[in-house]
Amino acid sequence: MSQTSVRKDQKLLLLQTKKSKRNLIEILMGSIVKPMFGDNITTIGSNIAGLLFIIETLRRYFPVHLKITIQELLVNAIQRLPFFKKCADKTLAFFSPYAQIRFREIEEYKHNYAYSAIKTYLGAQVNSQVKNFKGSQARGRESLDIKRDDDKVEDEYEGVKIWWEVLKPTDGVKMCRLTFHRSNLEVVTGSYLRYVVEEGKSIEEKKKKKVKIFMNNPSPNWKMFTMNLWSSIDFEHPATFDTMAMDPKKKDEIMIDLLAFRDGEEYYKKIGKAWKRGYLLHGPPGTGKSTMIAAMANLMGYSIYDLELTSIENNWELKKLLLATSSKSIFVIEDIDCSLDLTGERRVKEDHQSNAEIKKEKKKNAVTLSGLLNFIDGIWSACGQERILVFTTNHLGKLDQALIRRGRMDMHIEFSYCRFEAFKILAKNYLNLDSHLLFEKIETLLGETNMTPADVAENLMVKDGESGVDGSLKGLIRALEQMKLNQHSNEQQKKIKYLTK
Ligand SMILES: Nc1ncnc2c1ncn2[C@@H]1O[C@H](COP(=O)(O)OP(=O)(O)OP(=O)(O)O)[C@@H](O)[C@H]1O
Ligand SMILES: [Mg+2]
Repeated sequence: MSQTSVRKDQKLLLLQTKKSKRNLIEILMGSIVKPMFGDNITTIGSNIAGLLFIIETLRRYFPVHLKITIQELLVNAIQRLPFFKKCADKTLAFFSPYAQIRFREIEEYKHNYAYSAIKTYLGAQVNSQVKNFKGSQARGRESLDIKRDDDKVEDEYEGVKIWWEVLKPTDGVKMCRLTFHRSNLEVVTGSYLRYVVEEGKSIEEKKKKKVKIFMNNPSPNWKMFTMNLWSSIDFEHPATFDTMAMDPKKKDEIMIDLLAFRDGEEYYKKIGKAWKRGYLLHGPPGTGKSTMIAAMANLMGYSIYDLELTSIENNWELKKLLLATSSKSIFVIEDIDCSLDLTGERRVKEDHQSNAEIKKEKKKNAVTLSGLLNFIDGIWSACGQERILVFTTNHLGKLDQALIRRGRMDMHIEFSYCRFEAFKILAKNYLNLDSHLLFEKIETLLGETNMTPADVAENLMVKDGESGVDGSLKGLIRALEQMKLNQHSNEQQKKIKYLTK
């Protein structure tokens, strides 16, 4: 058979199919629809015919999307004639460029876990545009849980707009619906929904999990099998990033860094790096380093492992302790410059020993810097789960370069004396003050002195003489003026000493 005759046959078949469809419509109109609906049927019939024409045309251009057959549509249309308007709505929805996905709380008689994660995610979508919130408090908790309370939430993901709607329950089953443009089907059903569910679950997890602080037990106690390597208590430090008195820009930078780390599993996998991050907090005593660790733990919902290096005998014990930590935790070594030195206890021991014995003992017992670094790099890189490492020091200059090199300590955060920006946060925390006539004077004095946030906070709490806000601020001014005087006389004395040398 030649190619032209095949094509002719195909055309003929197509014409016949069209003819038979048209015949079928005429038969249905004449035999079923007309007798049922009388004279007005001509108008309705022509409407249906018009509709079918559109469907047929679209079907030819979008054969995959419109799998439904003409016959099925016709039967559908006829069945729904009394509800023609409803049918028109459905038809419009059918041709709309938007698609929808429904999530019911109960699906096929089973609880749908994605539903609650989505609801949690939607409740957490809070920004400055949101007007409706709802508050609740769980038993035994002091803090109120404030959530967004909107039936409609607009979301954006990788430039794609998504509309969520919490629907009225049907048959007692709660549900929500998401609408998106069909062209974004892949993004929405792929990464976006996975992101929403995971994010919702992680918010739920964080709420469930109580943050704890672990402290290592002295190693001689490990032999008693009732005693674990770490002892823990609930961590209830009230510090948050809001209450941290420091430069707001620096604060934002740290927060963004932490949150990017928390959500960075894919990124760390992609670049082939262990999912861990090191922060070195340095600055004078009382500037907020320990408070920052508490704020970090509260922000991330991570437990703290506070390692006291001086109660560990050797590298082997250190390794055991590191292996016994869990993921999603902050591993802390405070005053790292002092901790890595030999402890006071060991020095006492050494006083009664010969030099050779001391050397031998040191070799056997000492927790070495290289040991610490190797374990942190090695063990934690092998675990594959997220961990944060925080070292603090008052003397950055004393630290070994190996300890603070980039890649090990990813972010160096300097804590300094209290300046005006930090003071404003303390004034808000302690006195609920946004501004005051005395602020200008305090700003000048803070620029001329080196008072730590801890001392400023203490002075704001002192209430001698005049009571209330004025009393606190005046007390601080007196303390700052005294400090300025002391600083000045110290400098004078130094000058005199230098000149008389
Ligand atoms: N930046 C700050 N923001 C808020 N409060 C602070 C800040 N710095 C200090 N404080 C207050 O002072 C107290 C002491 O601060 P913190 O223990 O955090 O200092 P630190 O830098 O860890 O000191 P050290 O080096 O002696 O360990 C805290 O309990 C806190 O109330
Ligand atoms: Mg501290």
